[in-house]
Amino acid sequence: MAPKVVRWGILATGGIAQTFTKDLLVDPATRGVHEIKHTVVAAASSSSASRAQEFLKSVNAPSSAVAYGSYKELVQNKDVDIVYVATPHSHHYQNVMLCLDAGKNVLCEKAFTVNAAQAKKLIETAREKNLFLMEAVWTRYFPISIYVRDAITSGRLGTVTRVYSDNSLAAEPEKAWPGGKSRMVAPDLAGGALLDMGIYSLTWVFQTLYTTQSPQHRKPPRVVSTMQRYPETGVDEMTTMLLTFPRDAAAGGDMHATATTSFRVGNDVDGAGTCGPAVRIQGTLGEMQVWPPIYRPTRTRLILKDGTIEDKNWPQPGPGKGSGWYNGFGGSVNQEGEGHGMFWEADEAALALVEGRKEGKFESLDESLVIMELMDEVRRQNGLVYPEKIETTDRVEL
Ligand SMILES: NC(=O)C1=CN([C@@H]2O[C@H](COP(=O)(O)OP(=O)(O)OC[C@H]3O[C@@H](n4cnc5c(N)ncnc54)[C@H](OP(=O)(O)O)[C@@H]3O)[C@@H](O)[C@H]2O)C=CC1
Ligand SMILES: O=C1OC[C@@H](O)[C@H](O)[C@H]1O
Repeated sequence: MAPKVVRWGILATGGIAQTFTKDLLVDPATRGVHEIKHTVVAAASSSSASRAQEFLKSVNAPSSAVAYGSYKELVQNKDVDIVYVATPHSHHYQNVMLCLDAGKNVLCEKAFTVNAAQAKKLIETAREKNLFLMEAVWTRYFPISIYVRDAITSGRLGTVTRVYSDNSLAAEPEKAWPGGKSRMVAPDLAGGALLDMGIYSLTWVFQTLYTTQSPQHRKPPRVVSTMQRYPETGVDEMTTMLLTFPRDAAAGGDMHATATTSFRVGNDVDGAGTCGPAVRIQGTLGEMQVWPPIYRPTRTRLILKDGTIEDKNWPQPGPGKGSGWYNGFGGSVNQEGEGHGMFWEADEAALALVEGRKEGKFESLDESLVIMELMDEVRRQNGLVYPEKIETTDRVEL
């Protein structure tokens, strides 16, 4: 059967929008996906149509793609099947609501929203309108994540009981984001380590200790946490969370996790993995290790008590020549011929549309909500509040 073509609209033209769209236009057949193809029919910039036009050119979009100077125009385009929302997290709630109101399916960048109340409202609205909605936690859709989850559900690790997970940058924030205006540290843009980087530490904890449980056995964790503030803007620059996932004694008892994140110190100081793994998943039969960066990991090691050591590398497939490794600092270049890896989540969203599913396969909307609730609680424990205009569930212009 001929692949079904899914038509994307791109909302915002910043760093990740560019990386995502380049990946989107890599032929899915190059990674063994034959049911769907992607095309870009429109892009919008909040600043000008010419910026959107430049964006479309820079990603090599089809010449028929339309450039808009406002997000409102984009969501009115009848040819758009699904919108990819790539604004800062402060804006996700308002932008996704705009799409849903216009009847559009949505793939929204992480962190899903600023708080759980916003996420809940988006989920309710998508369900009422029977639209597809997914948080774009791209890592969950990688083959490496599927392999790690399978090692758990198949019992290879025994009863999994503890996870350590860190996603940190080892940067100098004052030099990386001078003036405090960057979305990484600006309160108005929901800056801070927890929402930007900590979400990946939590992703590895959740996809190993929560997603792998059968839905009727999944229980939200308790959390105790501490935060250090970034002096210049007051958002968190380091957050440490201790989590307890309740589990019946007969199934192995409670599971524990440590999830950490920092802008200033990290688990990959040389960017070459010399510090060792940044995720360790421990079961009664052994340990699975994942090397940083854990948002785009390419290396695992399985160590079992029976003496097994299984090392694996997970390069992203191509061709992705020039697709542009973007790391949140303005970008650098990925391995020649590799894609970035954002196409896996795009494939999942497109497949869901074709199959009539309304959620992503590897992170339900309920799970996204549980994670938002957890991050709310961590912020509550540490008194981190963002400006009301980005915490509200009212419809406002930002
Ligand atoms: N999955 C991943 O690996 C990554 C995900 N992200 C996520 O993607 C989102 C965007 O991040 P990133 O692309 O790095 O951000 P950028 O700052 O590079 O781009 C954000 C874009 O959003 C639009 N925008 C609208 N309003 C504002 C505003 N008030 N201030 C700033 N930008 C605004 C702009 O596009 P325009 O002018 O066209 O409207 C801007 O270019 C974040 O939520 C982040 O967490 C980021 C990096 C990596
Ligand atoms: O999602 C992300 O992944 C890569 C990071 O460098 C970036 O800051 C973050 O937004």
